[in-house]
Amino acid sequence: MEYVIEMLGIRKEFPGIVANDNITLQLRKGEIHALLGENGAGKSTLMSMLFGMYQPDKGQIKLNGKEVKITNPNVATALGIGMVHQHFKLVHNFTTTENIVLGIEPKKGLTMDIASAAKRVAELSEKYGLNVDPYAKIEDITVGMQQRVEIMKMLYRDANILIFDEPTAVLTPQEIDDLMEIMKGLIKEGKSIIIITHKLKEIKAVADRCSVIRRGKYIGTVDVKTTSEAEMAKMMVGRNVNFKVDKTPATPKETILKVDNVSVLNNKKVLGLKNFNLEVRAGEIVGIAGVEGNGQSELVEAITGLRKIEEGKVFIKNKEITSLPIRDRIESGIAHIPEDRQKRGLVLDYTIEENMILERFNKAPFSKHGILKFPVIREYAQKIVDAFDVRAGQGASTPARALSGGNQQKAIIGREIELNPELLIAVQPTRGLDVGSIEYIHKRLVEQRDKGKAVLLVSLELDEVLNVSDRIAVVNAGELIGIVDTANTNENEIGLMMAGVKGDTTNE
Ligand SMILES: Nc1ncnc2c1ncn2[C@@H]1O[C@H](COP(=O)(O)OP(=O)(O)OP(=O)(O)O)[C@@H](O)[C@H]1O
Repeated sequence: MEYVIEMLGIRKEFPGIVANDNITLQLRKGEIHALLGENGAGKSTLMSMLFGMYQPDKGQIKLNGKEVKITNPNVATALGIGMVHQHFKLVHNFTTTENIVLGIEPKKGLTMDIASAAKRVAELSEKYGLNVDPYAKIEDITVGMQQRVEIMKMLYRDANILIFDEPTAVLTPQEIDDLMEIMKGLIKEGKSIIIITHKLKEIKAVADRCSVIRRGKYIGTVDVKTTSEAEMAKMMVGRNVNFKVDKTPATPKETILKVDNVSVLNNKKVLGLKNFNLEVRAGEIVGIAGVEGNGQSELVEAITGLRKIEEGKVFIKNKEITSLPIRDRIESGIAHIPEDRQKRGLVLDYTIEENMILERFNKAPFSKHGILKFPVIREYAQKIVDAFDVRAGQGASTPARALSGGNQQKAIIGREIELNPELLIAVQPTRGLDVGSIEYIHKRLVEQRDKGKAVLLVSLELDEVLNVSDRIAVVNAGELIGIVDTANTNENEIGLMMAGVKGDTTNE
């Protein structure tokens, strides 16, 4: 039998949109199969049907050649299908083992036999090189390790078909390399894998074949070895994609943001940012490069008002904002594309319209004498939806929750840029976006710069920082290691600085 899974002629409709229209996906035993498509193309929907969370309106799913009806996730689990979701489903004050066995706890008499469960977890961890500590609490382990707990949940239930929904979006570069190795190990043990990812480099690194869908339709399946990244990108978006950012040299003007000797405490109540100095001028993009957790979040939170400043001062256009509340900082001209789009970016139960005016609903032109002016709000939101290509079944009146992850991100970016800020802080702005959307967002950041705005870009993707920024500030352990002109540096130098080696700071 060649295929372990076949999804044939699958159709799924949501209000106002056909999310999957006659889609085919065939998974060979022992392969890593990438599923590629633009934001909102229908990838998660397709996988949700394979995992029994939705039912197809039409089409057939076959497991080892036999048709199956996967009516809910328990059925999927019983059939040996497991899924690691984009947002993990772990109980934070439970141990790894307690999470792994949740719902199928082994019993000794009437009590839970956690020791035998922990033993099995340790065995599986050893076998697949996962390194999971059976007794560690979820809240004490890294995101990468939490993901391994999710993988372990599948293995503990003897899953043979493993679905990964954008697994690398939340990982550091090192964790990504480790995950790739883990996946290869899983294949060696006879598992078959479907991976959703927007990163063509990753597809090239691990996948055997790649199926592409565009706007809910099946485009084709290719052999990864013999297909270039550019070819896959073209299949996905239907046009050639420019991976390099076109921009002229910056012509910076007056200083917009000044961070002067700022120190803040991190969540562990130790200094997360130490005597930090940074200036971002009108008409330039300054990128912050660093390994995750080296002070980037603390810096952004100190500027936006989400974290108290212990020492030092922050200025916007010479006006001190060190102790101003968040709302006043927005008034001073700061816009912020936050790291976590679901927690800080959007209210998921609100429509796109409501989300687009979150910070300004009580102001003209959106309200008058305390009454909201819906036609004005609708028109404003629709303008952002159109300009930023936010794909939503019911236009601007779609609830944010019904948007695909990438489209949620595009909506936030649109909202913040539309504020026409003096300083735009973009934290991981293209996380989870397809290559076509990344190209577009990068263009918009450069456009802001060319309009004379100051842009602060924080990204864990070194390629992105190098591609988009005019100057790069490198952080390590909460300290500024140095600032370099992008034109005079390279990946190696930045890499060394990220590891704490002081670089050339003459152009600071
Ligand atoms: N529960 C739902 N209700 C209404 N519309 C939905 C629902 N789930 C998905 N959609 C819509 O179906 C389309 C496909 O969404 P899906 O999440 O499958 O895309 P995706 O390819 O996974 O995108 P991304 O890469 O951005 O995560 C989108 O237009 C989305 O808005």
